[in-house]
Amino acid sequence: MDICVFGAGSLGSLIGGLLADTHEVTLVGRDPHVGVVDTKGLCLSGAVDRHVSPTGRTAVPQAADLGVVTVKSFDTSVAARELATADLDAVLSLQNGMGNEAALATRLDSPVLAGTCTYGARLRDPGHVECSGLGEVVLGAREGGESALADRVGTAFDDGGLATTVSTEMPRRLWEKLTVNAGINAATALARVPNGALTDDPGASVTRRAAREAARVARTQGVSVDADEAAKQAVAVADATARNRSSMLQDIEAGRRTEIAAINGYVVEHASQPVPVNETLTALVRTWEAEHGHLES
Ligand SMILES: NC(=O)C1=CN([C@@H]2O[C@H](COP(=O)(O)OP(=O)(O)OC[C@H]3O[C@@H](n4cnc5c(N)ncnc54)[C@H](OP(=O)(O)O)[C@@H]3O)[C@@H](O)[C@H]2O)C=CC1
Ligand SMILES: CC(C)(CO)C(=O)C(=O)O
Repeated sequence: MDICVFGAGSLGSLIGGLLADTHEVTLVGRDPHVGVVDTKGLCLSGAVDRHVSPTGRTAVPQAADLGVVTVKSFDTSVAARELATADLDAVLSLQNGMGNEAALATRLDSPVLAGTCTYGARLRDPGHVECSGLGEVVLGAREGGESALADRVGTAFDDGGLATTVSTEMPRRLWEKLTVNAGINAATALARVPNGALTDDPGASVTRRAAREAARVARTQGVSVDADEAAKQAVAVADATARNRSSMLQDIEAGRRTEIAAINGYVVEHASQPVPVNETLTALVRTWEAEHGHLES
């Protein structure tokens, strides 16, 4: 399969690198990273030890069988505009946050698959990405149901050695991931703590309440997510990733714009009843962003 990974930073470079021994992979990202990849190859380290040779470019190729989108959620619309110039048989988002697939589908003619990813990745140097944890990819039709296309992409990912599950219930899967991120990311970012700090009160109380609120909003959107189960799952993931610094904590520590709008902000935007914990977390992260020049958020 000819695969174009669009947004080859941390996660995109890891996923593209893992697939590069089995498929024709092009990483579209920024120099110097993609330039080094193109000339010297890509080194995978951490939980995976491998050197692979995908193509590296700064612009989308003319055509590919599959476009995999791994830009941050706030770059999805721009990514869609660039991907629209390519002839793609299918597009798959592996991004966190909600709304990415819809943003892609409204701008692209290609069918858009939804996906979640729990592999951990960190770009260490140009040409070098660290796998900070093995996980799995779950993918499927973005509105749920059976999909021959999803089956084909799932088989290609399986063949490439990625732990992959094809799901007929992607709306629920995406919301379940959102309830976890709503419970963990902003709280760890604001408190400057690793995920494990949220396994006991007082932190766990914030995590549970934010996840419950997100689950209730999911139900108003017609997606059946149990609030109590979501609360338990968010704390369980915080425990399972106790040593992780969440992606939002990493963004804040690096002074980067965060994905708050697609996580807690999305919960607030789609709530028909007050969601005070998500409102507070969103406002505080946005306060930090405003102080650090990310006013566009
Ligand atoms: N890292 C991880 O372990 C995981 C990440 N995720 C999710 O995956 C997504 C990506 O995360 P992550 O890989 O960490 O983020 P990164 O910022 O490391 O990677 C995104 C890359 O895309 C580049 N990019 C953005 N727009 C363009 C463009 N138009 N053309 C070329 N390159 C572009 C960015 O460059 P620039 O910054 O210069 O714009 C950046 O290098 C997020 O939604 C994240 O939440 C999910 C699971 C795990
Ligand atoms: C699950 C969690 C919170 C793991 O750190 C994550 O997805 C993230 O950091 O964005």
